[in-house]
Amino acid sequence: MNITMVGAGAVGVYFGGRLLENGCNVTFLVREHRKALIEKEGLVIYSDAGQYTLKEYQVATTSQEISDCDLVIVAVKGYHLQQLMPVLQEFAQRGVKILPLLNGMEHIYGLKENCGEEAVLGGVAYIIATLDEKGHVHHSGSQHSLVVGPLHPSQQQLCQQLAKATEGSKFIFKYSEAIEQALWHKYIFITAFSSITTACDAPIGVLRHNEATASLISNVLLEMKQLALALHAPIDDDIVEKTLKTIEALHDEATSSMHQDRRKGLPLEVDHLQGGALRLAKSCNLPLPHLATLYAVLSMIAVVK
Ligand SMILES: NC(=O)C1=CN([C@@H]2O[C@H](COP(=O)(O)OP(=O)(O)OC[C@H]3O[C@@H](n4cnc5c(N)ncnc54)[C@H](OP(=O)(O)O)[C@@H]3O)[C@@H](O)[C@H]2O)C=CC1
Ligand SMILES: CC(C)(CO)C(=O)C(=O)O
Repeated sequence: MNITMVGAGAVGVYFGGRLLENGCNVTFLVREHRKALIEKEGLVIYSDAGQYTLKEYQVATTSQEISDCDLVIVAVKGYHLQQLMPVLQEFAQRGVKILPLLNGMEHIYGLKENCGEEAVLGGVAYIIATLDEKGHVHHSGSQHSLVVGPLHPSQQQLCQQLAKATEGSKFIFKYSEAIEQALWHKYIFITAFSSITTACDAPIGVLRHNEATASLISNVLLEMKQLALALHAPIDDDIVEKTLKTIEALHDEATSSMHQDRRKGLPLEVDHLQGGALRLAKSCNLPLPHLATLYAVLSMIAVVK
């Protein structure tokens, strides 16, 4: 299978690397400075699931360099997606389907609007990974799965082709007929988890044991559930309770990648995740007061360094 991975960051190199290791042809579509670093340092995955030095991959800086492509996987941060829209539209016009692995939901509607209803598949990445200064990926913990499924009936065959191409791979691939639900469930979790850890600059342990912050987590989860219901998303009735159990099971020092980005002084996906939820809520006249307050704090953290 010929796969174009847009973005050679933590998620892109990890899953692109594992697909390559399993026999797929992978082309990384990157910007010039990333191409230069790849040429200097190569691409390596450090992981308890197996270290791997990527071999025989292609690197492109324009879509015109890529002729054979069965699937485009998008692994950039939310704040970089808009500038990639013309490139993704061009792939979609060639009949290539797009699989975004970004956290969030608003971009799914945006991609469908720009690339076509039939062009956009659903995918959720469950992993904790980060890049080092050489552009090599470090995978922490044991979780490394990708759940993919059709958001339109015409995509079933391609999803099954991808499932076949991942058979025997080191990471866990799951084909899901309920991918919209998986996307929403992750979005509900990540919005609450990233908001509270980043705004308070604290890992989850202290936050869930403090009455005020624990109540804030529950309130954001409840608001995200209301948003999903207002948009007729197919979520579980007990999603808030289930997500609280997930949060309860995390170790005390666990934190979100947004909080890690705050600690490193990197840009934050606040407008994409929290801002996206508030815009979707506005479109259905739904107030989300706890999330709106956290968004105000986070958007200041994102700009005041
Ligand atoms: N890391 C994780 O553990 C997880 C992340 N996610 C989600 O996955 C998404 C990606 O995250 P992550 O991999 O961590 O992010 P990274 O910042 O590690 O990687 C994003 C990459 O996108 C590249 N990029 C940006 N713009 C372009 C462009 N125009 N063309 C080509 N490449 C581009 C950047 O390259 P450069 O700026 O160098 O050009 C960067 O290497 C996010 O939405 C995140 O929330 C989901 C689950 C877990
Ligand atoms: C919680 C985690 C690492 C789960 O995959 C995540 O997606 C994030 O923090 O952005």
